[in-house]
Amino acid sequence: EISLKYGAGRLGKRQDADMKRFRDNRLGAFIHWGLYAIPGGEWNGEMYGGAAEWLKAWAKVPADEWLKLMEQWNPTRFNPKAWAKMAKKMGVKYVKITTKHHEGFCLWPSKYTQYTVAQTPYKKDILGEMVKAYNDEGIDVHFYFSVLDWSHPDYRYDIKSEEDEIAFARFLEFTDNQLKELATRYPTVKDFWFDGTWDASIKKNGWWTAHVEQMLKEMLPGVTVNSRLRADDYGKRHFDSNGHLMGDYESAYERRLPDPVKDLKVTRWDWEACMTVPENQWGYHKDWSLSYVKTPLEVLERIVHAVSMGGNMVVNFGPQPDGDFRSEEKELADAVGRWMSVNGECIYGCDYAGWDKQAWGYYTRKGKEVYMVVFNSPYSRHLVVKTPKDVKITKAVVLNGKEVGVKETARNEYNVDMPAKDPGAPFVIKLQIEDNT
Ligand SMILES: C#C[C@@H]1N[C@@H](C)[C@@H](O)[C@H]1O
Repeated sequence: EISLKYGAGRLGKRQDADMKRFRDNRLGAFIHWGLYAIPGGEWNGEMYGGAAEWLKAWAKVPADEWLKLMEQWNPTRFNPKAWAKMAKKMGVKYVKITTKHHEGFCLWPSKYTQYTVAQTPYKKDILGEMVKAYNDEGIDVHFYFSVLDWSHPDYRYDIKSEEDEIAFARFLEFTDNQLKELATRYPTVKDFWFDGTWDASIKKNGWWTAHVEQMLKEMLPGVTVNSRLRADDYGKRHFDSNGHLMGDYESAYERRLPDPVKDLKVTRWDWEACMTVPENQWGYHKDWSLSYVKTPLEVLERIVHAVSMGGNMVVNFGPQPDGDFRSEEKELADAVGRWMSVNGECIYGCDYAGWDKQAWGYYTRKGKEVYMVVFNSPYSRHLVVKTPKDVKITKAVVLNGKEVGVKETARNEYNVDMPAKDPGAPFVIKLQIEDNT
């Protein structure tokens, strides 16, 4: 291994109570809310199909013109308590909120920039209202923070001159100040999810990314930080030059998931995926007909897929400029919540089972209990299960249902019966096992 000053701060999974809580939570929601919600993908009468929170870039809008949107920021229908109840009903255990996206507009009244809610008709600390409402419902709050800041004159995409060096040093100090402000004003925050860290300017300042991780962990003991913040001495991101994960969990699975057979390496570390409901819309977009919109079942399968491989899943919501949610997102939260209310025990506190994936769906595991989450019912009416050596199945019961038959068909191979009446939706069978490994 090569010696690194700014590589991984720790080897192996964190096992402290705060990380266990992060891991056991498993299901989160993303809230992407900012000035970009106002135009909703349309600029000067032209509709752009790209991600709505990147409209400034697609329509080539200068920062000062874009930030004039602040004059329209007044979400009159924003009801933080209703937002928190919607999240609770969906069964999410945490919510990741965009404190500041690439546009540079802050949902909190930062004293380090003029581009904040305090300078809008809304005036109030909208981030603080959300943190309180979610925490009051027992939901953890995580902060999304974009290092990339299109509003700041000292941001640099690369460092090519002494002038760049001096300006970017000012920018990093500005960013430190905003992060300290967030950690001080909202001490119940449990995680910082950094984004906008792909530019050469950041990769050339791996020391700063290590400093940010250390600074936040000193200010908020137990707080978690995603791998996407981190660059090492040589600009390597997420995993350092010795292949060790930096930060507390891998955060590279954005709108994609590891393959359940070929990518089992991810089960060796903590990771969290995040996903959009349309193909690629995080912020509010007026027209969801421009791309495929996942059904609640397709969202649910991605949640189970992540947990079956030892990961968390964060489902994205892009609130409207008026502070309400579009109907598709309300229906999604309802549908996932209904399923989680019956089957949540196969998600919360569960992990990779270590059993061979089968066509009918996914395994999750909690200690001695193994769950079969069935998405595809076989014509044979039997669910094939192959157990590891020295593991036997002793019983199988449908969650919120009846026991089903289990027949050993060969060494470590079983046919588990389908429920007598087809549930007509993904269902869960809880296995009792004898594990003599
Ligand atoms: C690219 C990019 C960003 N990363 C996602 C989490 C969204 O914030 C998107 O704008």
